[in-house]
Amino acid sequence: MASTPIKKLSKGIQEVLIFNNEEDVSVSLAKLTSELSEKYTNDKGKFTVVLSGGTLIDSLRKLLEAPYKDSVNWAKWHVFWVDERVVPKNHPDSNYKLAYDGFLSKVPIPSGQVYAINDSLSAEGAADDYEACLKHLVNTGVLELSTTTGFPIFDLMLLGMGPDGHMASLFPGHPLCQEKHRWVTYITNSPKPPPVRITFTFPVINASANIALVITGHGEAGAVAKALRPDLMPVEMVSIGGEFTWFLDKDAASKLPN
Ligand SMILES: O=C1O[C@H](COP(=O)(O)O)[C@@H](O)[C@H](O)[C@H]1O
Repeated sequence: MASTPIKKLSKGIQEVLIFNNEEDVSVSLAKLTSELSEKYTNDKGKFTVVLSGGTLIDSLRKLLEAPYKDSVNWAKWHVFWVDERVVPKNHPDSNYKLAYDGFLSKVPIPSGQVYAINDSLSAEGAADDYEACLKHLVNTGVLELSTTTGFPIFDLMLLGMGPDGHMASLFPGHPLCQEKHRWVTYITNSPKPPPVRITFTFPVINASANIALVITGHGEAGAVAKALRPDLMPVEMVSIGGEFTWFLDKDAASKLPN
């Protein structure tokens, strides 16, 4: 049974659907995912899906129930991770383990179409290896490149957001948020444990054909309000060709993050 949002907002080209509870989010997410699966499978013979870790995996549970469990063409799915902790695949912190235990082990996606990181490598090595894997999949026709940006296009990214506003392993204010060239990069000082991770970069996230950002619970409410605040303050609307410099004293700057 489909669930109806209690409210719809828009922020630029983004649509924001607000549901009564997490159960309704999960129902609606399953419907959207199965519809996109059918569309891409019919159009292109495959469906490339990117998972995150965290609470997202539990929110996918309705896909494991009727009618989706038997109607989705799981054999056409190719599964990737937007970020991964550089730990063994059987470690409790592994995003692969989370997804395998909670979702992937319960649906018949061919194991050769589930692209986990090489957990025997360093963070840098695992990021290089995962990027090479994606480039190989471009060569074999599983992934396509954007003709405008040259980055790979995934059909659907299923993403979450942490209470601090991080998505994938891209943390607010971290230099990795500015990466413009790499497809996959790594972090060894993640503010959220575990510290060593790999992550897709923003150009790859931005090249995605569809993104479902799934956020549930009170913990993320502050970050959601900040991300979706309706109006820019006038000072944020200034856009000049030359330099625009803010002069603040320490008191005025006291609520900025370090
Ligand atoms: O560390 C991570 O956190 C984010 C958010 O997780 P959530 O439990 O607050 O939903 C997750 O999207 C990311 O994949 C993961 O590595």
